[in-house]
Amino acid sequence: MTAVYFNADHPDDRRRENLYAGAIYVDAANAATRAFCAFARTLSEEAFAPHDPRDAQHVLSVDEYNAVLKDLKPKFIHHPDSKTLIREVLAGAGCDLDRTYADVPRLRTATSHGYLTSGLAYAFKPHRDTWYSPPQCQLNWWLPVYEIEPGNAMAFHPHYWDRAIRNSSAGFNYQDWQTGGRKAAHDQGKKDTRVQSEALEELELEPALKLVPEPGGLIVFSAAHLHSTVPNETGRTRLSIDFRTVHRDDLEAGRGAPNVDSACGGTTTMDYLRAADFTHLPEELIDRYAESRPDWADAPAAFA
Ligand SMILES: O=C(O)CCC(=O)C(=O)O
Ligand SMILES: [Fe+2]
Repeated sequence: MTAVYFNADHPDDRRRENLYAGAIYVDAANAATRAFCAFARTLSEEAFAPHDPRDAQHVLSVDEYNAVLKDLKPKFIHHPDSKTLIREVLAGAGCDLDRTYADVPRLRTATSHGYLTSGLAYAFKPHRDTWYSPPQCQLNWWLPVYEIEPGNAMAFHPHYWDRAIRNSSAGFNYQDWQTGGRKAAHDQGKKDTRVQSEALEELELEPALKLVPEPGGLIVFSAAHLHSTVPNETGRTRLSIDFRTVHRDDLEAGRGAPNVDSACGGTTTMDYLRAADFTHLPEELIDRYAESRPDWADAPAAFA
């Protein structure tokens, strides 16, 4: 059973506890999330000008479109305002800024009718983010930049919350992935042979839960939830922001969602920055997750 809480005024401790049990939180837009969307709109509209970012796919060639994304995406991710906008969103959601750490935000462009389904506009197949080396307490925050509809939203497949899926996460290591990626980029023309985490069995994707918040409305969910990009046939590109958080108390205590099937190596813990001052987690804590993988120690051998 998956509980979906709307505009719940829960203290963060209670919210995280519910999220680790599979609940999903949906919040109305507020001043902070609207500011974040306005920022994403400004950058996107500048980048695609004179076209509307939602319709540019109908006028630009795939190469032209990719050239725009190649600049726009890193600009959004690494813009100094992005970090402070995340801080405001977390403050607005009642998070303790001294104990909450966030990674950099992504700007997703889910194009329509398979215009772009790989590379910079990857349509995410059903996955758990926990197949990609985060701690089990990672939470995902997701907000649409413009209006969306079920046909260009994100889908949850909550019946897999406590159901193991045969997957290739045992071959995935975040550190190797990063090193391998840099190497592939360096050795131009060389094929990228990195192992991607994915399901190795056919999945039952229905019933799927498609949440449709207003622009700037927030969806918060555990990284352990199976979710996917809805194949977009609406005729318009969906733009959305997502970022991830961890709470230091939960990292220290080893709390988080149950691990039903992830067996990946490495850790993403060095990527999160404290919302209050953008400092990293203590090295000792990062090492603990890099070396001992406490959350994954009992990952089912069947998935190795
Ligand atoms: O935006 C999407 O369709 C997928 C996003 C996603 O996988 C995530 O935020 O973890
Ligand atoms: Fe994801």
